[in-house]
Amino acid sequence: MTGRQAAPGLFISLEGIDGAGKSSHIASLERLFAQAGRAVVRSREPGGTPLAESLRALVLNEPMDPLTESLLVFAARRDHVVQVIRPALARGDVLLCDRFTDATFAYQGAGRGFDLDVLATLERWVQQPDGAGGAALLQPDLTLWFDLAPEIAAERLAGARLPDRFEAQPADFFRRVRAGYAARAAAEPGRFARIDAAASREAVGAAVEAAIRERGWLA
Ligand SMILES: Nc1ncnc2c1ncn2[C@@H]1O[C@H](COP(=O)(O)OP(=O)(O)OP(=O)(O)O)[C@@H](O)[C@H]1O
Ligand SMILES: Cc1cn([C@H]2C[C@H](O)[C@@H](COP(=O)(O)O)O2)c(=O)[nH]c1=O
Repeated sequence: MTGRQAAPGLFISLEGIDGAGKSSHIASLERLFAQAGRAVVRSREPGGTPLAESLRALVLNEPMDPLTESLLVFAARRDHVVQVIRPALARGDVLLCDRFTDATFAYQGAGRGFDLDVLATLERWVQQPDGAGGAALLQPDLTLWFDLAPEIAAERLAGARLPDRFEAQPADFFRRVRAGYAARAAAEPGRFARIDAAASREAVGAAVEAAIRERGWLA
């Protein structure tokens, strides 16, 4: 055999409450990987396919109960996993995703108070290749958690755009969402890197880069 073996696909999700600063760093992450010679796919949830983007518009704007909301985000995710995420990882690409299933546990679970066991069942259905049957659950290789106090996030978002159904929630909702992320990070410390999102843009960017470099993914 000759030549280098192709790098395996890498799945990195960015998480945090609304306004924590995720989107501000996704482009520089893409540049870092591109400079290291990796093909990069950038995506987001809910969304990432035409069908999932249609569901996103409903979830962000139409009134609905927490079960409907959970079913719609997981329906969007299933299409995204099948059409975009698994093919990208199979090609060996780096998939950068603005939110994934931790957001469902944080927003629908901790924020709305929806049943975590039902979410875990939906997670198995959606993230196993053939639905709820045996094979490994698709999860990010790394989750960058942009951790920020809701009060600071609200200041950053103030006047920036018309708030959607989530952004319009009170500070208490975001306190619960933040606690939901903290619980997910505590349960899987190897997958999560907590980024202090209250720091300057430069310091946050450096922390994000360090989290990638220390895993040896830019070598
Ligand atoms: N470290 C920082 N210091 C100060 N302001 C910041 C910082 N990072 C981002 N911002 C500003 O905060 C606002 C929210 O940032 P951004 O859109 O990246 O957050 P987000 O996590 O993607 O939010 P959402 O999930 O609601 O889309 C933007 O106006 C951005 O310019
Ligand atoms: C994946 C996912 C997202 N949400 C919420 C979180 C945000 O308020 C919006 C997405 O907006 P963004 O500007 O792209 O961050 O959707 C959710 O409630 N549940 C989920 O699973």
